[in-house]
Amino acid sequence: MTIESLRIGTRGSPLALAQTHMVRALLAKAHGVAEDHIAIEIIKTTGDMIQDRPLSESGGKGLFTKELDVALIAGTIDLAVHSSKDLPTHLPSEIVIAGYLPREDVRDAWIGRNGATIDALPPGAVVGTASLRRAAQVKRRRPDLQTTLLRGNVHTRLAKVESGEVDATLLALAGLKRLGLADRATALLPLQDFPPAVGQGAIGITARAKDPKTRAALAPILDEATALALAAERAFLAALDGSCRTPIAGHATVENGELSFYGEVLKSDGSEVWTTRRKGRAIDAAMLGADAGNEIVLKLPHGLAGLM
Ligand SMILES: NCc1[nH]cc(CCC(=O)O)c1CC(=O)O
Repeated sequence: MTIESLRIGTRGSPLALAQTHMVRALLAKAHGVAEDHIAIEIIKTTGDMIQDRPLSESGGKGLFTKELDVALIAGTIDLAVHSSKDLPTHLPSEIVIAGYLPREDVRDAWIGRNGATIDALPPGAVVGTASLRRAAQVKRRRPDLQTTLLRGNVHTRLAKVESGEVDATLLALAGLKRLGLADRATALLPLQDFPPAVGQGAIGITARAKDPKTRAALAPILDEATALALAAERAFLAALDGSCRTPIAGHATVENGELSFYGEVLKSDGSEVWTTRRKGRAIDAAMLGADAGNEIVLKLPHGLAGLM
């Protein structure tokens, strides 16, 4: 295999394509080849086709990844680029997360109509989001606001704020930046009140487990600190059963071999929150995250089922 025979698989959304072009540019630079010598294969996923209901109600796991997994296993692509946030807790045994690009800013951006902040919105104002976590975090700060389902890609969601369909929305700053839309954020939400989804801001790359050549080709563009942070966050999510029907936030940072983790689970209406923190050696990332998740499971009055 030469680097020029690598085929990258991706979803076709503008964000997915922007992220895939970042990966391709980094690979081309690391290996000294022209970008257009690395092929990009666009693959439609089930998640791209469901637009009218929350994905949390659409049953299956890996709605944004299944078709890419199939193409990887079949060998029509060699790697796939994902928002880590959309990667399910469990992957098919033939596939691994080869690693992550260095992480972007993990914060949520607030997009308020005419610049209104969350504190300035009048009671009853409508915040649109498809994320149970964001809806619960908004309700926790402002129980008097309404939340409504808002799906579609980033451009669609921004347009719905502009047209007045909703008064505000929240989007990952990372996604806005990659689309050149960071100036559409009217505020950045503080991490203390709006800790991010597990994996937010990190671009993950999957590959076949038994494809050492592709994994070696990827090695120079991957970031170890991000991989350790994500190991903690994903272990936290797995301990909580990885449910996307539960509002969950988890965020780890790694500095000088030390990992700090914060996680929370909320009631959907924001009326209760269970939190946990860990600090420890980064090499123990997965254990720290799992331990934090198990602590929350034990704290929940009726277990995980009680939250749904
Ligand atoms: N579920 C959609 C999704 N998946 C990843 C991102 C943002 C990019 C990232 O977190 O790296 C988004 C959009 C959003 O939440 O605003």
